[in-house]
Amino acid sequence: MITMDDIIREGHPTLRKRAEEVSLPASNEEKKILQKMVEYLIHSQDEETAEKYGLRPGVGLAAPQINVSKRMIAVRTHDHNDELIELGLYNPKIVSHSVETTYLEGGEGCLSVDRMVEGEVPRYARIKVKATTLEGDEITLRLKGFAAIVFQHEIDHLNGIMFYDRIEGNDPHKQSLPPKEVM
Ligand SMILES: O=CN(O)C[C@@H](CC1CCCC1)C(=O)N1NCCC[C@H]1C(=O)Nc1ccccn1
Ligand code: NI
Repeated sequence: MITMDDIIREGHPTLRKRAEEVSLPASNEEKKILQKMVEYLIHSQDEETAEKYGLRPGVGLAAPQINVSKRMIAVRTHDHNDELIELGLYNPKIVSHSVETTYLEGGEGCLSVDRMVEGEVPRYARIKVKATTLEGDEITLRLKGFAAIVFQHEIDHLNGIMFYDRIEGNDPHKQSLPPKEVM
């Protein structure tokens, strides 16, 4: 089973790589890994099991977080109709999204980040995601609310993006340059 020992933390280079597409049908090895990722979420959301194995509860997990640089994510949360979403997905892709943005009250955390990082993380309010399920079916998901935020957090991991990169004022593209000589 996956435990916290298998989850790499910020500073590990794999978290900053673009993960590779999974060529489908997935290999048995890839299926096994994705199944274990879903199981991590189930175990981590069961109080007794989480306590027993010291698991931090998670509603999502991306393969790079267990040092597997492949485009695979697991999600276990509820949608806006309170229906359970429990999925292992290959090659998830946001195919369209709202202009409107939203954010998680109180900010976001990450199993790969052992510290609190304050600040709102802007996310699209609604997204349409296409992916292939663990079972091999191509699906299209229309998500909003918390589920939409979870999927965006996970898909960011596949592109080497950490949630705090998106907090205002943390623009990763603006390298701090030495002050210009005053003319
Ligand atoms: O990439 C995947 N990860 O890093 C696991 C993260 C993914 C979520 C962070 C924000 C959106 C997706 C995760 O699940 N957590 N982050 C660390 C704290 C525990 C947990 C969490 O936020 N739980 C939660 C939050 C709100 C309501 C219910 N539960
Ligand atoms: Ni994360």
